[in-house]
Amino acid sequence: MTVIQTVDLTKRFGELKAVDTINLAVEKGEIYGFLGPNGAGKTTTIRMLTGTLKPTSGEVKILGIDMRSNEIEIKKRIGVVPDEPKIYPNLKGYEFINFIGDIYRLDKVKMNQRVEELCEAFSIDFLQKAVSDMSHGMKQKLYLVSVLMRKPEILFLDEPTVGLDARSAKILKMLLQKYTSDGSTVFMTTHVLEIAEKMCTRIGIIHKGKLIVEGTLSQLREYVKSSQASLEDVFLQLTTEGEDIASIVKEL
Ligand SMILES: Nc1ncnc2c1ncn2[C@@H]1O[C@H](COP(=O)(O)OP(=O)(O)OP(=O)(O)O)[C@@H](O)[C@H]1O
Repeated sequence: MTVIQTVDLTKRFGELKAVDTINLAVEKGEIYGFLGPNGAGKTTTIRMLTGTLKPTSGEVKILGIDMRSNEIEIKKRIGVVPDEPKIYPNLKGYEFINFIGDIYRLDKVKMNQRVEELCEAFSIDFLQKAVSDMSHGMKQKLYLVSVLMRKPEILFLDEPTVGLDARSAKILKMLLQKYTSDGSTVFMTTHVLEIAEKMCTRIGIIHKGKLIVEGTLSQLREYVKSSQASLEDVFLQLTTEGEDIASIVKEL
């Protein structure tokens, strides 16, 4: 079942085509890695897939539902972790969790049990703190809990491991794998190519707004005609247009 689908998805900002006629089809249970250099159009794409930004043209269907016809239904069933989560600074951690639980009308008993499990996994012992007194990593973890506790059918993550310590990043990776084996789907961006290489069932590379290649790692290797290439090799070959990085570094 295709759970994320776009048809000729395009976003213009003035003269700039930040996302240029992208066609995606992500199947249920996949961990899809969306990679690309800075400014390639990853966040803009995620924002259109999750209903926070209107496309200039093209279609978005999530869980078979057209974004234009039923955005609210989609938003209820997905979870989004942006690259810089915004949380009301005056709330305490547990107040934020309860606030989200109320919005989504979660069963309190089940929610508390799930929050407890997640807090244990991520070593969260700071729910009594005000958000304004939390570190970047703490806020990131708090936000993750508030999304994961809802068990959304699709999870969109923009740079999920930035700000997490090594242990939390490892737990998140394992949790996402468990989560998809239970039938959920993950769509994530990352600049950490080792993470994408290890975790993702398929990878799409976006460059200057265009999806330039898509597939499993071995399909990407075939594409660049190099059976031993790492994802980093493939990525750099496709996005640096023959630039010699070693000589750039030498000249610095
Ligand atoms: N609201 C906006 N108004 C104008 N231009 C924008 C806006 N949002 C993004 N852009 C531009 O669109 C392009 C794509 O940006 P986007 O944030 O999607 O890139 P990205 O792939 O997520 O990059 P990064 O890896 O650096 O986070 C960039 O050139 C950016 O400057």
